[in-house]
Amino acid sequence: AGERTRRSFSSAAFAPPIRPTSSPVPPPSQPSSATPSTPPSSPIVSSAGASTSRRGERRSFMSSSTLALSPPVSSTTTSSTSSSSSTVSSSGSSSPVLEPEQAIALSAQVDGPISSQPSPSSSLSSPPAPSSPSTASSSSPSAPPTMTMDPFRPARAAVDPVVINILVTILSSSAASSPPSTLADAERIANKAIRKRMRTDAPETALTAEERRLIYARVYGVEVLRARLSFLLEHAVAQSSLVGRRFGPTLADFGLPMDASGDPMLVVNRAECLLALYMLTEEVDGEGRPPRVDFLDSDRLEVLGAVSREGMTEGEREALFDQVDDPSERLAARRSLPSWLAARFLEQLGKEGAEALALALNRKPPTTLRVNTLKTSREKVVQELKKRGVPAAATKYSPWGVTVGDVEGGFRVFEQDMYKLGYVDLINEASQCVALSTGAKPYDIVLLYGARKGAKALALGSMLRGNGMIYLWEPYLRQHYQLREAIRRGQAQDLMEVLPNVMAAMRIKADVVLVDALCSNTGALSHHPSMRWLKNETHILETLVPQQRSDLQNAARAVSPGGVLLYSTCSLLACENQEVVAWFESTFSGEFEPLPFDKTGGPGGNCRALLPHVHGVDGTFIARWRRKLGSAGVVSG
Ligand SMILES: C[S@@+](CC[C@H](N)C(=O)[O-])C[C@H]1O[C@@H](n2cnc3c(N)ncnc32)[C@H](O)[C@@H]1O
Repeated sequence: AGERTRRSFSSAAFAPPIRPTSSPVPPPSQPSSATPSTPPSSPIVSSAGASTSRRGERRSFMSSSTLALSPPVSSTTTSSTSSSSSTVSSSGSSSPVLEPEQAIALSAQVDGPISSQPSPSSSLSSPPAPSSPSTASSSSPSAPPTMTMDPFRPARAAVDPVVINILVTILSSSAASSPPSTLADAERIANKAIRKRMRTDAPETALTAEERRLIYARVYGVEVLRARLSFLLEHAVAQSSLVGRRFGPTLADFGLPMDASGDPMLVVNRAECLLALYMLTEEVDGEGRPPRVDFLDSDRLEVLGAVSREGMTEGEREALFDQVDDPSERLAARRSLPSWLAARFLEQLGKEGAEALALALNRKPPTTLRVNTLKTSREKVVQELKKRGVPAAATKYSPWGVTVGDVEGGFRVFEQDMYKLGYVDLINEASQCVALSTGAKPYDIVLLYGARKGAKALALGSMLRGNGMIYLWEPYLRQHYQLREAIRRGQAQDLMEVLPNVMAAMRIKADVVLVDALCSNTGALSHHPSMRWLKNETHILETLVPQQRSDLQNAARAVSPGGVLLYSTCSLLACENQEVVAWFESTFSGEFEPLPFDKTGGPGGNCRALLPHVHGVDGTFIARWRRKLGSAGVVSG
């Protein structure tokens, strides 16, 4: 396990002038042979685009947001992976990881039929229609935009100020110890600025696709590697005789100290230094040299040069981290994690496992689609994407999944006709596995506790094949708009109902209850470059864990005798996973018994962990139980 063959999506046609110092890590691409061919049966609706709603939800809400594929992080730290076959909790218990065959076995009974309904605008449905070139326009790689070259401001010069501006926004928010939402807001603002600039009609100011790719790569890279780069920066400044000679005590000119919140200039300095160090340690140009850094004065360049690729070898740079005595602080600096998280990874996985996990969390994940097998097949989606010039490959564990590779200008999922018509949905592979592990089947009554925007709801919907009922509970009302929109897009109005309050959820009597818990998201850190700096251990222990227990207890009331209860998180922390399971089992063993994932059973056999460094997917935990027949009703008492 662990060592896996990966196919590179990068193509010479899209080769960037600046490339990472190690090969980008494309998504796992081993095609699964797991998709069973099942005989056709009735799809949820009779034809794409036509839906009837008994609840009058047929309003046309089209999302205007776009999701652009960002390039993989340009990191020298992404070159190796190691494996571990289990995740060990702080209490010493181990949770077996999900093997491919097990995921496939879980899913074998639920893969949907291939619809015979043709679609007006796509070759995805059966029987296959000739491909329609007109549908390819939004995603096919276009010729590079013709740009009027301004001799005083060549294209590349436009990139660094934009990156520095974005980093300043992000760094100022975090330096001001603002609540998490503010930092997320900063990134949203930055994204909006990029989009606005891209869409401008003035060709001389519009960003090219290549510039945009570079901006995303650099913002992502600096944010993810912020602690590593800060360590190198502080080392370079501390060792420099020039700093002492020229700058005396004004180390702040280098963006130090770390919490330089008060002075906006210090934040700009810090952003510039971090970006320069990122470029000088993590990127090389076409000839294998670090790119030019145009935005720093020669003194600062000289200081940073000492720790750059030209100033020292990779081994010498790594040796700097070896000098940190405390193992958690060493891992935190080397792999750019908050110290508390590094300490927990070390405690749970040991040195090698924690190192491999941290490396995996520093890689930009692929965009993953779920194919709606009620309407088409995965093979057809892969073919259609390739026809449009979009690299695509089947996922390894989920029989529904397709990973989408890098494409010039980004792959805008929400603008694709195959997305708008409900042939594909955006949901990561591990979340697809969570839905599969419910074993939900036609005519089941299902409760999804924590529905958010409905991605797992739609996956469960395809497992029910249009028959049965899925009740959705989502406490955050602001998510309900997108939840209803997902239901509309999935043409599942007759299959799903959004519940008005938690009491209504607790009154349901369901065959399957999935608690998709609000959690630390530590398994999905790679999706959001700033997320690791927002996490707060005290908040996890004092707020999230008690909430997870009470959500599990509330949801358990809704399980019918003989029914299945599942608890899932996208956390890598034992306190949110194995320890919640231990609490539940010790409290409610009279009513619920573990439901193992394989026949061997045994302790922990009802728990599965998907791990980024082992499976190449988001970290995800799943536990499941069956409600005993004729149980006394303690949980519901
Ligand atoms: C992991 S997300 C769910 C993802 C969703 N199932 C999907 O497929 O996209 C967890 C969800 O649980 C909800 N949630 C559940 N219990 C909650 C609680 N007690 N407080 C706040 N949010 C809660 C959150 O609003 C959030 O939408």
